[in-house]
Amino acid sequence: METTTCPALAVQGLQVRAGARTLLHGIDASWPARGLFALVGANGAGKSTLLQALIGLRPAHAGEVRLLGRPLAGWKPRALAQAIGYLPQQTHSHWDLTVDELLQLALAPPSAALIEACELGPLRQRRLHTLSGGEAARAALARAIAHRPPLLLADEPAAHLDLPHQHQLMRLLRACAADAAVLVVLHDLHLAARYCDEVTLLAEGRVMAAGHPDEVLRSASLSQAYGSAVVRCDLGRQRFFTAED
Ligand SMILES: Nc1ncnc2c1ncn2[C@@H]1O[C@H](COP(=O)(O)OP(=O)(O)OP(=O)(O)O)[C@@H](O)[C@H]1O
Repeated sequence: METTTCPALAVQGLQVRAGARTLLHGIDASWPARGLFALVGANGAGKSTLLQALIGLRPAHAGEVRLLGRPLAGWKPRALAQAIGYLPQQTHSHWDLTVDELLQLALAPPSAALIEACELGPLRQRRLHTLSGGEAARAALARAIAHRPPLLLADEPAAHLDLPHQHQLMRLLRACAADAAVLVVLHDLHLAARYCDEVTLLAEGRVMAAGHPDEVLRSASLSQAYGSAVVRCDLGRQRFFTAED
């Protein structure tokens, strides 16, 4: 496989439209085969659209997407499903399955270690509609990564999690990133700075900055991207962010 020499995920000149509106304006970006990579930016910047376009859930109107060195159009659906783990922003199930039944839909049986890492043991017989948002998010994550895909794309996986579970999630994603490219949409810039190898900052459907978190997550570029003053506070090795009044 070309995974060691090519980027695992790459887009060139990627343009996505919805009707007359252009959502992504010719994005050039790539991510290597291993590592944890954040996609950040204001609401509506195009983060979900980019994730969806990367795996073919949104058609590209121009440009190219390559996964593991191969153009997206050249992938057979089964091989694509095996290569990708995708955790969408909304993980509602149409059927009121139990957690165990949901996990049976995974492409491989989740390991005992994964069940434990996601704290799903006591929840296995529970129906999805009875779970809290955070519990449901952990079940959805276990399903998405059970087959250990080389590419994992997760859209705001920390959104429903309490503080300790957010950090537990990021450690789990870091563990996945030891042998996969993990691209994750985050609104919490502290999590991006603390756990991610690289950050891509999107603004109005364009890449405003990409690279090491310390370089990308600067007050000036964040304020420009979010359209309001963002202040970064460095406390030792940790970076915290807040919005100015
Ligand atoms: N089908 C559509 N028709 C028209 N506009 C759309 C469509 N889908 C998305 N958009 C618009 O495209 C822009 C980017 O949406 P996207 O969901 O990618 O943003 P996002 O960065 O993920 O935002 P958020 O942080 O709020 O989840 C938004 O302004 C959204 O309203």
